[in-house]
Amino acid sequence: MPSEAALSLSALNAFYGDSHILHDVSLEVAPGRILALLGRNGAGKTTCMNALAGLLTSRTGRILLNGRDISGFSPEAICRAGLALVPQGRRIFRSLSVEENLAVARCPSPPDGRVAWTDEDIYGLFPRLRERRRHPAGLMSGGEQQMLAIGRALVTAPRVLLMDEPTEGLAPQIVAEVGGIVGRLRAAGLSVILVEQHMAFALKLADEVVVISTGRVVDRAPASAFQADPARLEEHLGVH
Ligand SMILES: Nc1ncnc2c1ncn2[C@@H]1O[C@H](COP(=O)(O)OP(=O)(O)OP(=O)(O)O)[C@@H](O)[C@H]1O
Repeated sequence: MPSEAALSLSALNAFYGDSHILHDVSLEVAPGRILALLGRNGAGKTTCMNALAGLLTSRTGRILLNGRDISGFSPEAICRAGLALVPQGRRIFRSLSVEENLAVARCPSPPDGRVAWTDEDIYGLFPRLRERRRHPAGLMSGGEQQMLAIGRALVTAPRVLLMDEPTEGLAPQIVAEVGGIVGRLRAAGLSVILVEQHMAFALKLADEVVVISTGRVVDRAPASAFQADPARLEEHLGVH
C-alpha cells in the first residue's frame, strides 16, 4: 500500500449513549482501491460509516483524508473535504426531482483542485437518470433511486466514497449494474469503502477486506485471500 492512504482511520471508538459499539477500529484505503467492510448484522458497519461521515459525534479516534486530519469536522466539512457517504436506505429527497436532488447536494467550487461531476457526467454514468430527471425521485424504482444516491454523492466531488449496502433490495441485474459502476469509479481514481451483505459481490469488487465482529476488527486481508479460502469468512460471518 502506498505510504499516503486516501483515507486512514485509527483507533475509532464509537458509542450510542452508554453502549460502546466500536472498539479501536482501524483501517485504511489506498487511492483508487476498494475496501470491503464485512460483518454480520449488528457488527457495527453502519456505525463505522456514520462515524467517518461525521454523523455520529460520540466517537474518538483519528481520521486522515489524504493526510489531512478531519477527525473533528462537521458532516458538511467532511463532505467538502472530499469524503462522501452513499447512505444505507439511499435517503434521497423523495418529493424532489432527480435534478433537484443533484442541485441540492452539489459542491459548487470544490477545493484542492478537485473536479466536480456535472449533471451531464452523472447522466453519462446513469442514462436512466437523464430520462427521469424531472420525475419525483420517490416514484422511481429502487435501482434508479440507488443510482441517484450515488450521483448525489459524486456531485460533491469526492476523493473517497463510503457506500453502505448499495445493493440492498435490488434485483440481480441491477446489482450487477451497480457493480459495474463501482468498478468505473475506481478506474476514475476514486477510493471506495463498501459495506455489503452480498459476499460474492463484495469479494469480486474489492481489493482489500476488513471483517468486523461485535465492533472489533477480527480479520483483514486482500480479497483474493478470502476468495481462495471461503472458510475464512464463514468463521466470522456464518456465510455459505
Ligand atoms: N441509534 C442507535 N442507538 C443505539 N444502538 C444502536 C443504534 N444504531 C445501531 N445500534 C446498535 O449498534 C450495533 C451496531 O449496529 P450497526 O447498524 O452499525 O451494525 P451493522 O453492522 O451496520 O448491521 P446491519 O447489517 O444490520 O446494518 C448494533 O448492536 C445495533 O443494535
